[in-house]
Amino acid sequence: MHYISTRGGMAPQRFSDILLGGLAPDGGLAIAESYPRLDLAELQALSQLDYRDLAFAIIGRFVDDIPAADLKALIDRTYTADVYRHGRDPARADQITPVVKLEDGLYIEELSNGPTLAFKDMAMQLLGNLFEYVLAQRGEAINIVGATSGDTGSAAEYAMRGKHGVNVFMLSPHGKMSPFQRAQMFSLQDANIHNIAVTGFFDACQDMVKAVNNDAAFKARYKVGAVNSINWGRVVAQVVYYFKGYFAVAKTVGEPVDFCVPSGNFGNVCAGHIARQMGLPIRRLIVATNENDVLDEFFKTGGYFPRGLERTYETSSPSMDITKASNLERFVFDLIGRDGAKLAALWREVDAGRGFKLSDADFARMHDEYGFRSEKSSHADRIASIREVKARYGVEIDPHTADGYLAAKAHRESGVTMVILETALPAKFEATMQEALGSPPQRPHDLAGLEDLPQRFDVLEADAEALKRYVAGYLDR
Ligand SMILES: Cc1ncc(COP(=O)(O)O)c(C=O)c1O
Ligand SMILES: N[C@@H](CCOP(=O)(O)O)C(=O)O
Repeated sequence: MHYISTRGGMAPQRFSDILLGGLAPDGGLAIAESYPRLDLAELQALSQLDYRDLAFAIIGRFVDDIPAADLKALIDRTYTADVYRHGRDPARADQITPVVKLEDGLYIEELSNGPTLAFKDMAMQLLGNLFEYVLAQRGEAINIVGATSGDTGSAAEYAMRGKHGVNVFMLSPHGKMSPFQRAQMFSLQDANIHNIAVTGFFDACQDMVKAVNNDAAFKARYKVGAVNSINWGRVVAQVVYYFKGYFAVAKTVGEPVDFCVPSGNFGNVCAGHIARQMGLPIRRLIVATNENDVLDEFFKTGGYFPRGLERTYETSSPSMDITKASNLERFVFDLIGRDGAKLAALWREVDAGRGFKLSDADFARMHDEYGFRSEKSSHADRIASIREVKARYGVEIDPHTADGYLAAKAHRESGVTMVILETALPAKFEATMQEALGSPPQRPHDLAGLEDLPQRFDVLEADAEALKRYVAGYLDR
């Protein structure tokens, strides 16, 4: 399996190279040269596997430069009941992503049972182990420069803390994460973890990360790598749980199932798109947004117009406060026939602060051929959804999953099973849960008093040159 760039300017590379490489040298995103296709008999065989074997069967199709036995060992070490132990039913922890039935035909797939209580742990724990393995094989080190709106940061830091040959420089929007998210990251005292609070939103942080990656000399000198869903390794690990969720709810392998995905940077639902391209019988992929509804606008009008600072809002599903969705680039690459030059032209418009509108034919194909739909939520919707799910089903969901619930309700069709992906646990968003339900959410015992721990972080302006000075200043010491 080889990987190319969405913008057409990268010689084909192997998995381990793009794992360490982050952004492609032409500013695009690495993507598989083609998607492996599974037939019904293969799907039926996969439906019998546990999470670890399924992950090996799926990820193994994308990774052919790590010996199979080593890849299997890394996957087996990652997906254990001990790592993913924070779910509603501890007896089902070994399922890794258990599903909860709300009612006939409506399910939640738990993806947030890992160490930092968000779906990011699903891929990030594996990424940490893959980095360690590949770096040791090559005798190299890596300096990760990442951006977070609240969950990628902690997931990456928990996965990389103390890892030999790895430094993490993580940018987050100053003052905009929940107190729990902030404490999860800023309380880490490991020498290889560096938290940088940026004055701005997540989009500014991600732009800084991309600017650093686009400086080839800096990137080479300081061995810069990525943990955001820029990194293909993140996305491919997320493909697995679509298969697992599908097999858990489908009465027969082959029947169509819809997935509803709380979305921001488009990494999660991009993984669903890839699972669908591989032949998993997903009928619709429903993209749920909050008030930062640039993706909802895209799927309803075909116009992709990322917003500036003045039209980005601080919401009660803060991890989705994103208006420039990095991974949309991978989907649009597929949609427009994998034409790198055409994609590069579209993204020149995006990078210039303008945007683009799809042709009528591509807009129609996005719905008819690729099955995308979308919906957006407000704060009031979110609160109402949290209350409704608790009252009707006795289940507590976090504000992001609540955005998914509203979108799922809007697009549900009788006779088709719907799976809502749970992207975080309520414990991370205490104030909103308190407002909705009148009591604070439960939190795991090992995270009691998290906000009282001493915190360590630096503040930077949203300026890529300042970030380069910061990183170089530390690494050149
Ligand atoms: C809790 C939560 N929900 C949803 C999202 C959106 O996921 P994606 O960026 O993959 O679209 C994020 C962050 O990205 C998140 O942290
Ligand atoms: N919501 C994310 C934003 C970054 O997304 P990623 O999947 O590209 O890492 C976060 O919590 O940081």
